[in-house]
Amino acid sequence: MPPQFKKPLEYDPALAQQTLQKSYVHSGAAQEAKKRTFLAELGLADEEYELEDDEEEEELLEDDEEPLLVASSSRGHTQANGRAPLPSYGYRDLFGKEMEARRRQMIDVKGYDQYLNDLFNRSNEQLQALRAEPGLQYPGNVEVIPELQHELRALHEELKELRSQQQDASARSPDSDSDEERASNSELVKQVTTLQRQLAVRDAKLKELEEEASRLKARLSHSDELSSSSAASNAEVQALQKQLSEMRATLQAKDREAAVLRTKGSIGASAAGSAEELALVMKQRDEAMLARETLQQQLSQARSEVAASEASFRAQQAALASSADSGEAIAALQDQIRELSEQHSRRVAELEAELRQKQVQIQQLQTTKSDALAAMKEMKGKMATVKSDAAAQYKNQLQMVQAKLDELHMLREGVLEELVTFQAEILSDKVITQMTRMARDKEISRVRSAQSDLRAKLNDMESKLKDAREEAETVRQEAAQAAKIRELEAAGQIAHFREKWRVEFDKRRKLHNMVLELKGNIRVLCRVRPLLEKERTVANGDASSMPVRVMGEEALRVAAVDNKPEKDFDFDRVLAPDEGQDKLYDEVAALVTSVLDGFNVAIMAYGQTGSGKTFTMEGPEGNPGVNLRALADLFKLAEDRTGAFTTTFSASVLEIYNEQIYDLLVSGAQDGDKLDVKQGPDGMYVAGLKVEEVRDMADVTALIGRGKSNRSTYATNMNEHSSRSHLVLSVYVNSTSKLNGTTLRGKLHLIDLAGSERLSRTGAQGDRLKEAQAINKSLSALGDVIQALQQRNAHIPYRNSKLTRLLEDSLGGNSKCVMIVNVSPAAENVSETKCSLEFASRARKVELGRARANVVSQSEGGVLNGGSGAGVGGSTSSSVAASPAPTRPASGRATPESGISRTASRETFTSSMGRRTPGPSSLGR
Ligand SMILES: Nc1ncnc2c1ncn2[C@@H]1O[C@H](COP(=O)(O)OP(=O)(O)OP(=O)(O)O)[C@@H](O)[C@H]1O
Repeated sequence: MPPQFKKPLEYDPALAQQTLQKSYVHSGAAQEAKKRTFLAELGLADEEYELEDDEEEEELLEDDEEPLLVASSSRGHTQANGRAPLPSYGYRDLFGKEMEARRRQMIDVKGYDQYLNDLFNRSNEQLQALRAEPGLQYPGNVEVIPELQHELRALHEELKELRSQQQDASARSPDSDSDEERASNSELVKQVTTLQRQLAVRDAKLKELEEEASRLKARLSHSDELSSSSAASNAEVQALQKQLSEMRATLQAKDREAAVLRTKGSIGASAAGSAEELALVMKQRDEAMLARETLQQQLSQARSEVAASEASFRAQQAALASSADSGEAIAALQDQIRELSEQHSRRVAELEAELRQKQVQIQQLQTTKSDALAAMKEMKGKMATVKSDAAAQYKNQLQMVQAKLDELHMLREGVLEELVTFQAEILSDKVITQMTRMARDKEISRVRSAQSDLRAKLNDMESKLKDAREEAETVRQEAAQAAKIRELEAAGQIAHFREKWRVEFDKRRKLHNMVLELKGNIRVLCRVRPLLEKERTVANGDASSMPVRVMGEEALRVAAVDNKPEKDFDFDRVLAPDEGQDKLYDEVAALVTSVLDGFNVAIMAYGQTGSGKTFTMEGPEGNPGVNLRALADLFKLAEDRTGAFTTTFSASVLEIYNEQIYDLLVSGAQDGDKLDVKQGPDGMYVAGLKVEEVRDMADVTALIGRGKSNRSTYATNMNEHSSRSHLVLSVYVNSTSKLNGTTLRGKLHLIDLAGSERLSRTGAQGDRLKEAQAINKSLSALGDVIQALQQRNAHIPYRNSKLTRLLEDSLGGNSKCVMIVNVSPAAENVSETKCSLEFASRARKVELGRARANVVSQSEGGVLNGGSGAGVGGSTSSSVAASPAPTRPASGRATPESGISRTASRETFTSSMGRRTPGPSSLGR
């Protein structure tokens, strides 16, 4: 395979060497023969070539240029530098056999001229490529240039051959006679001429190449110069570095000095007062200042040196830049220069950094110096202070001593003067008297002035006091006014709230009464009497510790008793001790007046002995109880409705004692004439009981008075008697409508029951116990009836006692019943109080059913509504018809037989008549 020239740009010296070796090996005699044949074909002599070849080679070599390859006699080459000899080679040796054949072909095709031109161009390209070879950047590879020179020489040889051919041709032409020869000669001449022209062009180009090579050489040498100049720069930099390090050392030394100075400064400060040390410190400070200035000078010098070095380096760089006008070699050199420049810049930067560091150090040194100066200043200040203090102290002491001396002098003088005066005064009584007078006058004037001062003060104080009094008065008045306003406001608010509460309470009460009315409950009122005088003990005195306490209008609380806890009770109304008769009556008024509308009403006072039953029903003189108030109310109402009704009233008074009924309107002994309760057509009545008509309160008062009087005549012990008997005042009311003649028959039992205390408490035994049991049989029976009613038993034991039998038409069916339970607030009665309250609570639960009025129709003459009659002494309805009720019995006992009856005739009646109706609306107050 022939050597490849496809990539001539990648010049590899090793490969070239190899190729040359190979070429040399194969260039044997055959090749030489071929060459000679070829040259012969061209008409060039071999010997001539050989000779001229050597000559030309020598000519081409420059005087100062040592050839790298030297031809030897044995056609081998020896290296001028003494290395192993290389084989000799020529231009033709570079190409193989095939190449030669190709060359020939090319010459045939292109013509020799064109071929040479192409060859030259290619060589030129190769040369250019070689210039761009990276290897050329390294001075060691400059050897390539001689190779190129060698190739050029080869081309030169070829030219020479051509010339000689031309000469030969011209030499031969005169001898040729034939036309063919002449033609061929002229052709040859043309060719030669062309070749000569081409050769001239080639010569010029060769020259250019040579110049280029020499320029390259020059640049290479310049590059060497630059490197040497860079080395010089480096040396400069090193020198600078050295200077800098020296400077650093100096700075460090100065640092150390400064530290020493500092230390000394502190020592100096501590040993304030030593002027020598201060001077020393000052000197050192000056030295330090001097050193600092020197250092600064050195530094600035170093800085200017570095700047100069930089400037020179930059100038060199610029020179380099200006000289580098062509080629990659220059670029390489520029790179090298750039590198150097960068190194320089780095170094300069480092030096600058060091400089900055030094500046910082200097600054620190300056700070330290200023600190030292400040410390010194402080020290000076302290010294001055100490000095001035000492001076002041000394001065003070001096002054004090002087003052003491002066004082002593004065004392001495005074004593002397006094002695003289004294002596003189002793001698003169007159003087003494005068002195005394003067002293007295002085004292008097002093006292006077004090007196006037005191007076002025007193006046001042009095005026102040007056002001204060006035002010206090104003404040007091204002406070009183404010208090009054507050009081009024509070009172107004309280009144307002009370009123509000009252309205709400009344509303609620009304509703409650309506409910009770509908259910027909026994209404229970509780009344707590006040403490009696005899009961007012320490135990009972404290209101908060009272065993019975009213907790509201409907509740009271009883303290724990008999191992039972305290208990709260609720009633339809609870009346506190301070609530009077009017309040109590208000609670029952509506029921009382419903009697006018034909209802049966029973109001009974229940409670232990002394609890206030009689007080409640009868009341003391001037403070009437329910009885009189009820009758007065009834009379008044009857009078109010006289336009519509003709109303008649009759009354009876009886007593049940020991299960015997006594008519208290009948005087004298009644043992043999015992009365009994019976049931008539108009209800229960006491047969033979005297019923008297009452027209006004005077009649009533007289009747009640009579009853009382009769009672006291047969009761041996009135107090005891009254406690063990039930007193019943019954009022019978007939209201006949003037419109239609219907009669409304109402009956009102006002009962003061016997004492409810338990027998065990009375301590009665034997006959007394029997008697007590009999006496209280009615109350037990009342309890049983209430219990039966409460439990809604089918059988209600009314017949068990006279009382219950009498109240049969008031405790059941259609009637209205009010129980007033009276209780004592005293601690000793608390047990009985609790019993009474429990009894009343049970009674409160009894529902009697809705009450109905007793209405007697005029035409029928019987009761239309309600099953109970209205006459105590009345008969059955038939007997009523047969024997009309005594509207106003004269005297004596009322018996059916006697014809005393409340109903005169059967009348029709509508309950809607009258001022107060028995409906719920009449229940409210
Ligand atoms: N609400 C009251 N306000 C003032 N005093 C009262 C009140 N209740 C009772 N008293 C007084 O208490 C005492 C006993 O009252 P009262 O005689 O009415 O009791 P009593 O239960 O009727 O006793 P007895 O069963 O023995 O007839 C009397 O002196 C009476 O004046």
